[in-house]
Amino acid sequence: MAEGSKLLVVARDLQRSFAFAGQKVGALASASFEIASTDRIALAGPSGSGKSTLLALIAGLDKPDVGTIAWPGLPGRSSQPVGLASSDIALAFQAPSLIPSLTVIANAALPHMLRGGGAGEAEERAAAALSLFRVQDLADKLPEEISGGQAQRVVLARCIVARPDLILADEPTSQLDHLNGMAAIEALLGWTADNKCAVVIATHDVEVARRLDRTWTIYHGLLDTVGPLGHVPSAQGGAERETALGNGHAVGRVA
Ligand SMILES: Nc1ncnc2c1ncn2[C@@H]1O[C@H](COP(=O)(O)OP(=O)(O)OP(=O)(O)O)[C@@H](O)[C@H]1O
Repeated sequence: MAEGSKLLVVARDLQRSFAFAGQKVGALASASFEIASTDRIALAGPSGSGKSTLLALIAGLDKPDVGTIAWPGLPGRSSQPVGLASSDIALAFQAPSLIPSLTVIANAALPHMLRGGGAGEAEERAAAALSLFRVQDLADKLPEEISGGQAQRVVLARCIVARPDLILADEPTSQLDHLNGMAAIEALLGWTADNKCAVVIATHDVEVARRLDRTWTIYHGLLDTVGPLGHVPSAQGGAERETALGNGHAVGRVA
């Protein structure tokens, strides 16, 4: 762990499966890891490999069937029951999550209001966050009036408004073109560095992964937190194999 950083999350031997159509679907077979306050982690793996499942467990929105997870550096999370979000973890999930009846700025302001902040300050913070992600001109629009990529940037703005200690983002720029996607990632990373906030980004994008400090790979529910980018453990426990970041594109090792 880097000097001056604190341990936010500790997980050991997490397993999670779901019942679907009378069958047991294994989503996460084995995951042990720690997240420190200075960490900037890419979570890479093919579609269906368990990335979203893992992020939901880290957020405390879901509970493992086996294994333990604790949030020693996140008192807000530790005091919340499983299934409820806490304001020290911010989430940008894949599915649309803006509240349809609220304007963009009201959506972005919400985390600060829920934390007990005043409306004026919440709006100020939201306006600054929307500017950071270059969507300030959309402030008075409703979610149905903006594009998917614009909505993703609003969600990232909403993530930073309550000044969390950890941001979990599930393919947060998947609906943006490459240039705008990278600009959003740069804005996010600049903010997390300035505000001592850890970040885990699930991504299929090699360029996004390269901008982070390390890459976790997940394949068939097996998490590898130490292998270099592009290597994932075999689901059968055999030799490691080269893989893509999830879309079938061969990738090089991150320097
Ligand atoms: N609620 C659920 N009920 C049944 N099966 C589920 C559920 N959630 C996830 N799964 C299954 O668990 C496995 C892992 O899913 P998960 O969404 O974590 O993968 P992912 O790596 O995030 O995929 P993607 O990159 O496509 O978003 C998949 O086989 C999926 O179908």
